[in-house]
Amino acid sequence: MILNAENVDKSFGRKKAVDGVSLNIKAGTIHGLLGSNGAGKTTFMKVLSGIYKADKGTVRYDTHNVFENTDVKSDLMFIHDIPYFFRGARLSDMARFYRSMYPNFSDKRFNQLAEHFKLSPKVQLSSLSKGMKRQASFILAFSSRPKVMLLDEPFDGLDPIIRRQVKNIMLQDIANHNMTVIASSHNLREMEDLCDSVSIMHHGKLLFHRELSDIKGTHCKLQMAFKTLPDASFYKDLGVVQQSVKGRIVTCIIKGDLEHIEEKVTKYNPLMYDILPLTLEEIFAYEMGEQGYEISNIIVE
Ligand SMILES: Nc1ncnc2c1ncn2[C@@H]1O[C@H](COP(=O)(O)OP(=O)(O)OP(=O)(O)O)[C@@H](O)[C@H]1O
Repeated sequence: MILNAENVDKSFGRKKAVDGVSLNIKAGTIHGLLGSNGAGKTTFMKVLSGIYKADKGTVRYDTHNVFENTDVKSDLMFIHDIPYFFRGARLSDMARFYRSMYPNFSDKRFNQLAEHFKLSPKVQLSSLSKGMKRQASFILAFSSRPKVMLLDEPFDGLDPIIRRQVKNIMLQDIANHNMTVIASSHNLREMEDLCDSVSIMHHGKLLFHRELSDIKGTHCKLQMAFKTLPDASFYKDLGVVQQSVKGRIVTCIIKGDLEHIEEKVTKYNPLMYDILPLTLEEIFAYEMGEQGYEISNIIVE
Protein backbone atom coordinates (compact mmCIF):
# COMPACT_ATOMS: atom_id res chain seq x y z
CA MET A 1 0.00 0.00 0.00
CA ILE A 2 1.56 3.31 -0.97
CA LEU A 3 -1.09 5.74 0.33
CA ASN A 4 -3.32 5.03 3.24
CA ALA A 5 -6.02 7.29 4.67
CA GLU A 6 -7.75 6.29 7.87
CA ASN A 7 -10.92 7.98 9.02
CA VAL A 8 -10.00 11.40 7.66
CA ASP A 9 -12.10 14.48 8.50
CA LYS A 10 -11.53 17.95 7.09
CA SER A 11 -13.83 20.91 7.72
CA PHE A 12 -13.89 24.53 6.64
CA GLY A 13 -15.69 26.38 9.41
CA ARG A 14 -18.89 24.45 9.92
CA LYS A 15 -18.68 22.76 6.51
CA LYS A 16 -17.41 19.20 6.75
CA ALA A 17 -15.82 18.73 3.33
CA VAL A 18 -14.35 15.29 4.10
CA ASP A 19 -16.17 13.08 6.56
CA GLY A 20 -14.56 9.92 7.96
CA VAL A 21 -12.89 8.83 4.72
CA SER A 22 -10.63 5.76 4.64
CA LEU A 23 -8.91 4.66 1.46
CA ASN A 24 -5.96 2.48 0.49
CA ILE A 25 -4.14 2.99 -2.79
CA LYS A 26 -1.72 0.40 -4.15
CA ALA A 27 1.57 1.40 -5.77
CA GLY A 28 1.63 1.35 -9.57
CA THR A 29 -2.13 1.70 -10.00
CA ILE A 30 -4.59 4.38 -11.14
CA HIS A 31 -7.42 5.24 -8.83
CA GLY A 32 -10.42 7.25 -9.99
CA LEU A 33 -12.08 9.42 -7.35
CA LEU A 34 -15.57 10.19 -8.58
CA GLY A 35 -18.30 12.45 -7.31
CA SER A 36 -20.44 15.46 -8.08
CA ASN A 37 -19.49 19.12 -7.55
CA GLY A 38 -18.67 19.84 -3.95
CA ALA A 39 -18.45 16.15 -2.98
CA GLY A 40 -15.07 16.73 -1.30
CA LYS A 41 -12.72 15.22 -3.91
CA THR A 42 -10.30 18.14 -4.15
CA THR A 43 -10.19 18.61 -0.39
CA PHE A 44 -9.52 14.91 0.16
CA MET A 45 -6.75 14.86 -2.46
CA LYS A 46 -5.17 17.92 -0.83
CA VAL A 47 -5.20 16.07 2.49
CA LEU A 48 -3.71 12.99 0.77
CA SER A 49 -0.92 15.05 -0.73
CA GLY A 50 -0.10 16.84 2.54
CA ILE A 51 -1.31 20.30 1.45
CA TYR A 52 -4.09 20.29 4.08
CA LYS A 53 -3.82 18.82 7.52
CA ALA A 54 -6.61 16.41 8.42
CA ASP A 55 -8.67 17.57 11.42
CA LYS A 56 -8.96 13.95 12.41
CA GLY A 57 -7.54 10.65 11.17
CA THR A 58 -4.22 9.81 9.54
CA VAL A 59 -2.71 9.88 6.07
CA ARG A 60 0.39 7.83 5.42
CA TYR A 61 2.65 7.55 2.43
CA ASP A 62 4.40 4.21 2.93
CA THR A 63 5.07 4.51 6.64
CA HIS A 64 5.40 8.31 6.78
CA ASN A 65 2.86 10.94 7.78
CA VAL A 66 2.35 13.24 4.82
CA PHE A 67 1.53 16.58 6.40
CA GLU A 68 4.49 18.98 6.71
CA ASN A 69 6.89 16.14 5.98
CA THR A 70 9.61 17.42 3.66
CA ASP A 71 10.89 13.87 3.12
CA VAL A 72 7.75 12.86 1.26
CA LYS A 73 6.89 16.16 -0.45
CA SER A 74 9.15 15.44 -3.41
CA ASP A 75 7.48 12.06 -3.98
CA LEU A 76 3.92 13.40 -4.08
CA MET A 77 2.59 15.91 -6.59
CA PHE A 78 -0.86 17.49 -6.57
CA ILE A 79 -1.91 18.99 -9.90
CA HIS A 80 -4.63 21.62 -9.61
CA ASP A 81 -7.59 21.72 -11.96
CA ILE A 82 -6.69 25.34 -12.71
CA PRO A 83 -2.94 25.44 -13.44
CA TYR A 84 -1.07 27.90 -11.29
CA PHE A 85 2.10 29.54 -12.57
CA PHE A 86 4.17 32.38 -11.15
CA ARG A 87 3.26 35.79 -12.47
CA GLY A 88 5.02 36.53 -15.75
CA ALA A 89 6.68 33.08 -15.77
CA ARG A 90 7.89 31.32 -18.87
CA LEU A 91 7.72 27.54 -19.11
CA SER A 92 11.48 27.39 -18.45
CA ASP A 93 11.06 29.50 -15.26
CA MET A 94 8.50 27.06 -13.92
CA ALA A 95 10.82 24.18 -14.91
CA ARG A 96 13.56 25.77 -12.80
CA PHE A 97 11.16 25.91 -9.84
CA TYR A 98 10.04 22.29 -10.25
CA ARG A 99 13.67 21.18 -10.68
CA SER A 100 14.46 22.68 -7.28
CA MET A 101 11.48 20.94 -5.65
CA TYR A 102 11.71 17.51 -7.30
CA PRO A 103 15.13 15.83 -7.23
CA ASN A 104 14.12 13.38 -9.98
CA PHE A 105 13.33 16.23 -12.40
CA SER A 106 14.62 15.27 -15.86
CA ASP A 107 15.75 18.04 -18.20
CA LYS A 108 15.91 15.57 -21.06
CA ARG A 109 12.29 14.67 -20.51
CA PHE A 110 11.28 18.29 -20.14
CA ASN A 111 12.81 19.16 -23.52
CA GLN A 112 11.30 16.08 -25.19
CA LEU A 113 7.84 16.80 -23.83
CA ALA A 114 7.98 20.50 -24.65
CA GLU A 115 8.86 19.54 -28.23
CA HIS A 116 6.19 16.85 -28.33
CA PHE A 117 3.46 19.23 -27.16
CA LYS A 118 4.90 22.01 -29.34
CA LEU A 119 5.37 24.42 -26.45
CA SER A 120 8.56 26.44 -26.44
CA PRO A 121 10.33 26.61 -23.04
CA LYS A 122 10.44 30.35 -23.72
CA VAL A 123 6.67 30.70 -23.97
CA GLN A 124 5.03 33.18 -21.60
CA LEU A 125 2.56 30.94 -19.75
CA SER A 126 -0.02 33.67 -19.18
CA SER A 127 -0.42 33.98 -22.97
CA LEU A 128 -1.57 30.35 -23.35
CA SER A 129 -5.12 29.08 -23.74
CA LYS A 130 -6.71 27.06 -20.90
CA GLY A 131 -5.96 23.72 -22.58
CA MET A 132 -2.39 24.75 -23.41
CA LYS A 133 -1.82 25.78 -19.79
CA ARG A 134 -2.98 22.31 -18.83
CA GLN A 135 -0.47 20.82 -21.27
CA ALA A 136 2.27 22.98 -19.75
CA SER A 137 1.37 21.75 -16.28
CA PHE A 138 1.55 18.12 -17.51
CA ILE A 139 4.97 18.76 -19.08
CA LEU A 140 6.19 20.05 -15.72
CA ALA A 141 4.56 17.20 -13.81
CA PHE A 142 5.85 14.39 -16.03
CA SER A 143 9.33 15.94 -16.05
CA SER A 144 9.34 16.02 -12.24
CA ARG A 145 8.83 12.26 -12.02
CA PRO A 146 6.93 12.12 -8.72
CA LYS A 147 6.14 8.69 -7.29
CA VAL A 148 2.49 9.65 -6.74
CA MET A 149 0.52 12.04 -8.92
CA LEU A 150 -2.76 13.43 -7.59
CA LEU A 151 -4.69 15.02 -10.42
CA ASP A 152 -7.75 17.20 -10.01
CA GLU A 153 -9.99 16.68 -13.04
CA PRO A 154 -6.94 16.12 -15.21
CA PHE A 155 -8.45 15.91 -18.67
CA ASP A 156 -10.91 18.80 -18.56
CA GLY A 157 -10.14 21.31 -21.27
CA LEU A 158 -7.83 19.01 -23.25
CA ASP A 159 -8.80 18.08 -26.78
CA PRO A 160 -9.26 14.35 -27.53
CA ILE A 161 -5.84 13.90 -29.15
CA ILE A 162 -3.90 15.59 -26.36
CA ARG A 163 -6.07 13.74 -23.85
CA ARG A 164 -4.99 10.41 -25.34
CA GLN A 165 -1.33 11.45 -25.44
CA VAL A 166 -1.39 12.53 -21.79
CA LYS A 167 -3.01 9.25 -20.78
CA ASN A 168 -0.39 7.30 -22.75
CA ILE A 169 2.51 9.08 -21.03
CA MET A 170 0.81 8.48 -17.70
CA LEU A 171 0.36 4.77 -18.42
CA GLN A 172 4.01 4.48 -19.50
CA ASP A 173 5.17 6.04 -16.24
CA ILE A 174 2.99 3.64 -14.31
CA ALA A 175 4.32 0.63 -16.24
CA ASN A 176 7.98 1.69 -16.33
CA HIS A 177 8.41 3.57 -13.05
CA ASN A 178 5.63 2.13 -10.91
CA MET A 179 4.11 5.60 -10.57
CA THR A 180 0.78 5.78 -8.74
CA VAL A 181 -2.04 8.05 -9.91
CA ILE A 182 -5.14 9.32 -8.13
CA ALA A 183 -7.40 11.30 -10.44
CA SER A 184 -10.66 13.02 -9.58
CA SER A 185 -13.38 13.13 -12.20
CA HIS A 186 -17.10 13.47 -12.86
CA ASN A 187 -16.84 11.09 -15.76
CA LEU A 188 -17.33 7.48 -14.78
CA ARG A 189 -16.98 6.26 -18.35
CA GLU A 190 -13.58 7.84 -18.83
CA MET A 191 -12.36 6.47 -15.52
CA GLU A 192 -13.67 3.01 -16.33
CA ASP A 193 -11.26 2.70 -19.25
CA LEU A 194 -8.30 4.07 -17.36
CA CYS A 195 -8.46 3.01 -13.73
CA ASP A 196 -7.59 -0.08 -11.73
CA SER A 197 -9.89 0.98 -8.92
CA VAL A 198 -12.53 3.64 -8.38
CA SER A 199 -14.30 5.22 -5.46
CA ILE A 200 -17.30 7.51 -5.19
CA MET A 201 -17.54 10.46 -2.83
CA HIS A 202 -20.80 12.11 -1.88
CA HIS A 203 -21.33 14.89 0.68
CA GLY A 204 -17.83 14.32 2.07
CA LYS A 205 -18.23 10.57 2.55
CA LEU A 206 -16.69 7.78 0.52
CA LEU A 207 -19.57 5.58 -0.57
CA PHE A 208 -17.72 2.93 -2.55
CA HIS A 209 -14.26 1.71 -3.28
CA ARG A 210 -13.92 -1.09 -5.80
CA GLU A 211 -11.18 -2.82 -7.75
CA LEU A 212 -12.44 -2.91 -11.32
CA SER A 213 -11.03 -6.40 -11.88
CA ASP A 214 -13.20 -7.59 -8.97
CA ILE A 215 -16.48 -6.07 -10.05
CA LYS A 216 -16.34 -6.84 -13.74
CA GLY A 217 -16.73 -10.57 -13.11
CA THR A 218 -19.45 -10.25 -10.50
CA HIS A 219 -22.38 -9.24 -12.72
CA CYS A 220 -23.57 -10.02 -16.25
CA LYS A 221 -26.03 -8.39 -18.57
CA LEU A 222 -28.21 -10.66 -20.64
CA GLN A 223 -30.83 -9.98 -23.25
CA MET A 224 -33.24 -12.85 -23.85
CA ALA A 225 -36.25 -13.43 -26.10
CA PHE A 226 -39.03 -15.74 -24.90
CA LYS A 227 -42.06 -17.22 -26.58
CA THR A 228 -43.89 -16.81 -23.29
CA LEU A 229 -42.53 -14.35 -20.75
CA PRO A 230 -41.18 -16.07 -17.62
CA ASP A 231 -42.86 -15.46 -14.27
CA ALA A 232 -41.38 -14.00 -11.08
CA SER A 233 -39.66 -17.26 -10.10
CA PHE A 234 -37.34 -16.90 -13.13
CA TYR A 235 -35.95 -13.59 -11.83
CA LYS A 236 -35.52 -15.00 -8.35
CA ASP A 237 -33.89 -18.21 -9.56
CA LEU A 238 -31.36 -16.32 -11.68
CA GLY A 239 -30.58 -13.68 -9.07
CA VAL A 240 -31.69 -10.81 -11.30
CA VAL A 241 -30.89 -7.44 -9.75
CA GLN A 242 -32.36 -5.23 -12.45
CA GLN A 243 -34.70 -6.00 -15.33
CA SER A 244 -36.56 -4.38 -18.18
CA VAL A 245 -39.14 -6.02 -20.42
CA LYS A 246 -40.07 -4.83 -23.90
CA GLY A 247 -42.54 -7.07 -25.69
CA ARG A 248 -41.04 -10.52 -25.34
CA ILE A 249 -37.47 -9.27 -24.87
CA VAL A 250 -36.15 -9.33 -21.34
CA THR A 251 -32.92 -7.49 -20.44
CA CYS A 252 -31.45 -8.31 -17.05
CA ILE A 253 -28.47 -7.52 -14.90
CA ILE A 254 -27.68 -10.66 -13.00
CA LYS A 255 -25.36 -11.20 -10.06
CA GLY A 256 -22.98 -14.09 -10.50
CA ASP A 257 -20.52 -15.50 -13.03
CA LEU A 258 -21.49 -15.98 -16.63
CA GLU A 259 -21.00 -19.74 -16.80
CA HIS A 260 -23.52 -20.46 -14.04
CA ILE A 261 -25.96 -17.91 -15.38
CA GLU A 262 -25.91 -19.35 -18.90
CA GLU A 263 -26.53 -22.81 -17.47
CA LYS A 264 -29.62 -21.57 -15.62
CA VAL A 265 -30.95 -19.43 -18.45
CA THR A 266 -30.97 -22.28 -20.95
CA LYS A 267 -33.29 -24.24 -18.63
CA TYR A 268 -35.97 -21.61 -19.32
CA ASN A 269 -35.74 -22.26 -23.08
CA PRO A 270 -35.27 -18.74 -24.38
CA LEU A 271 -35.71 -18.37 -28.15
CA MET A 272 -32.32 -16.68 -28.05
CA TYR A 273 -30.08 -14.89 -25.62
CA ASP A 274 -27.19 -12.50 -25.95
CA ILE A 275 -24.54 -11.32 -23.52
CA LEU A 276 -24.26 -7.54 -23.52
CA PRO A 277 -21.34 -5.43 -22.26
CA LEU A 278 -21.98 -4.26 -18.74
CA THR A 279 -20.79 -0.76 -17.88
CA LEU A 280 -19.47 0.34 -14.56
CA GLU A 281 -22.32 2.82 -14.38
CA GLU A 282 -24.82 -0.03 -14.48
CA ILE A 283 -23.04 -1.92 -11.72
CA PHE A 284 -22.82 1.19 -9.58
CA ALA A 285 -26.42 2.13 -10.28
CA TYR A 286 -27.44 -1.20 -8.83
CA GLU A 287 -25.00 -1.22 -5.91
CA MET A 288 -25.78 2.34 -4.93
CA GLY A 289 -29.47 1.82 -5.41
CA GLU A 290 -29.24 -0.93 -2.81
CA GLN A 291 -27.86 1.62 -0.36
CA GLY A 292 -30.57 4.13 -1.20
CA TYR A 293 -28.58 6.39 -3.56
CA GLU A 294 -29.59 7.38 -7.05
CA ILE A 295 -26.40 7.34 -9.16
CA SER A 296 -27.68 9.98 -11.57
CA ASN A 297 -27.73 12.42 -8.64
CA ILE A 298 -24.12 11.68 -7.87
CA ILE A 299 -22.26 11.24 -11.14
CA VAL A 300 -22.93 13.46 -14.10
CA GLU A 301 -22.06 12.17 -17.54
N1 LIG B 1 -10.94 26.63 1.02
C1 LIG B 1 -12.21 26.39 1.31
N2 LIG B 1 -12.89 27.16 2.17
C2 LIG B 1 -14.18 26.91 2.50
N3 LIG B 1 -14.90 25.89 1.98
C3 LIG B 1 -14.27 25.08 1.12
C4 LIG B 1 -12.90 25.29 0.73
N4 LIG B 1 -12.56 24.31 -0.15
C5 LIG B 1 -13.66 23.55 -0.31
N5 LIG B 1 -14.68 24.00 0.44
C6 LIG B 1 -16.03 23.40 0.53
O1 LIG B 1 -15.86 22.01 0.78
C7 LIG B 1 -16.79 21.25 0.02
C8 LIG B 1 -16.02 20.26 -0.85
O2 LIG B 1 -15.31 20.99 -1.85
P1 LIG B 1 -14.30 20.29 -2.86
O3 LIG B 1 -13.65 21.37 -3.66
O4 LIG B 1 -13.40 19.39 -2.08
O5 LIG B 1 -15.29 19.42 -3.76
P2 LIG B 1 -15.04 18.67 -5.16
O6 LIG B 1 -15.62 17.32 -5.01
O7 LIG B 1 -13.62 18.76 -5.55
O8 LIG B 1 -15.94 19.53 -6.13
P3 LIG B 1 -15.79 19.88 -7.69
O9 LIG B 1 -16.11 18.63 -8.44
O10 LIG B 1 -16.82 20.93 -7.88
O11 LIG B 1 -14.39 20.37 -7.92
C9 LIG B 1 -17.62 22.25 -0.78
O12 LIG B 1 -18.82 22.48 -0.07
C10 LIG B 1 -16.76 23.50 -0.79
O13 LIG B 1 -17.57 24.65 -0.82
